[in-house]
Amino acid sequence: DSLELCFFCRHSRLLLFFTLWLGVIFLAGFFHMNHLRPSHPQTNVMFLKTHKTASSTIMNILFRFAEKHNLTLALPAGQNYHLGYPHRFMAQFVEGFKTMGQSYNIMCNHMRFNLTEVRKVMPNTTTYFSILRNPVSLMESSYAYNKFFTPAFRRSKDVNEFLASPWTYYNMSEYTNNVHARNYMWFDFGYDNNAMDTEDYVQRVIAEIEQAFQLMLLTDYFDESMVLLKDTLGWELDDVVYFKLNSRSQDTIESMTPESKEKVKEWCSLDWKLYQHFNRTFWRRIQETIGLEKLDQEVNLLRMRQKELMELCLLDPVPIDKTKIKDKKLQPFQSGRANILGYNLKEDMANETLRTCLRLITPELQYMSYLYACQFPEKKRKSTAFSLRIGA
Ligand SMILES: Nc1ncnc2c1ncn2[C@@H]1O[C@H](COP(=O)(O)OS(=O)(=O)O)[C@@H](OP(=O)(O)O)[C@H]1O
Repeated sequence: DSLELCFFCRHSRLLLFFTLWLGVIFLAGFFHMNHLRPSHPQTNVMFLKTHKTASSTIMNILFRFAEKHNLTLALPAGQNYHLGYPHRFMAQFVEGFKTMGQSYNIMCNHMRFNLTEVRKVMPNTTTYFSILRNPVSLMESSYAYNKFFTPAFRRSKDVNEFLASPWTYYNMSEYTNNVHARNYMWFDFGYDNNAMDTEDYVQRVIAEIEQAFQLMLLTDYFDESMVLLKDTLGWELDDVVYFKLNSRSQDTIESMTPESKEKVKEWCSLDWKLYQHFNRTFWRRIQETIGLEKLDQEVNLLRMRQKELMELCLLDPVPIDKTKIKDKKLQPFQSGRANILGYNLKEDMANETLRTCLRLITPELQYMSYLYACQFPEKKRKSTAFSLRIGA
């Protein structure tokens, strides 16, 4: 009998251990899946708007979210359209900073990042994120957009000629006028885009950026980025649905030779290393959080919702040339050789649909000017060529 009892004891103990072990695995899985997703939608957000990285599309997402939740934006003061770029950001570049202090919710205009000063404006609970693009396609985009502004670009015939011998056209003494031509992202993050590329320096900068930013998105995987953003901020799918803004007509996209593509990795080696690092961490994060299978499902849901909205809102199924935009107030800002595309809305939409659709296609300058007027009705409106009425 006592032998039987002992046998039972040993097995019941085993059973107990087994049950506990299963419980631990279950809880670990549960916390793993919910690792990133906060229980409430985050409303304090700082987005470093890097150049030519699809950042205007993200800005539109943030503007719509700000309106939906009646949030306060840290907008550029006075008639400015950016937060002091290319100077390093200072808190006083934000409209109302002296009286409003840290009571802003969203900051997303172009700036050259400066964490100490940003912290004076944004609450301590703020989530910081930004976006990086493959430096090869970024260079081509920047060349077209800044062709007549950047001295290094002005002096060369096209992007291939420039990259064949960049030092012929690039003059270090023209410093900030040339930032669009070399390590553009490195500069936007607040660092010296002409710095010597040494292992120690690069690792130190990457560690600093990693410390300041909780999330780094990739232009090249934009929809995957939107899923990760939604999860990190605890937002809804509809909050990150978008129409592509600031895209170019096919005829203003230059084809780069294989040599040019390779050259960018050397000429912009700081950006190349930055991009490579955050490309690795992006996919690691996906694996550690939602996983590839769920990511695919959510990307599909996002694309389906985007298609649905495009059919509801747009006259044409693709972005169109500026000359074809019927409402001139909805023309995007044009620059350099780039022919920046826009949209026409369908006619006779119901009021609520019109409100939604109009916001999705409103170019950044017009949208910002509108929000500035809403937030500071007593101040002089920002003088965009087109002042838009997209109000209630
Ligand atoms: N959703 C999405 N996915 C991928 N790429 C996208 C997306 N939205 C915009 N874009 C491309 O981003 C480029 C414009 O970037 P920005 O809006 O950051 O430009 S700007 O610095 O504010 O002028 C511009 O790139 P280029 O067309 O190569 O110039 C846009 O086409």
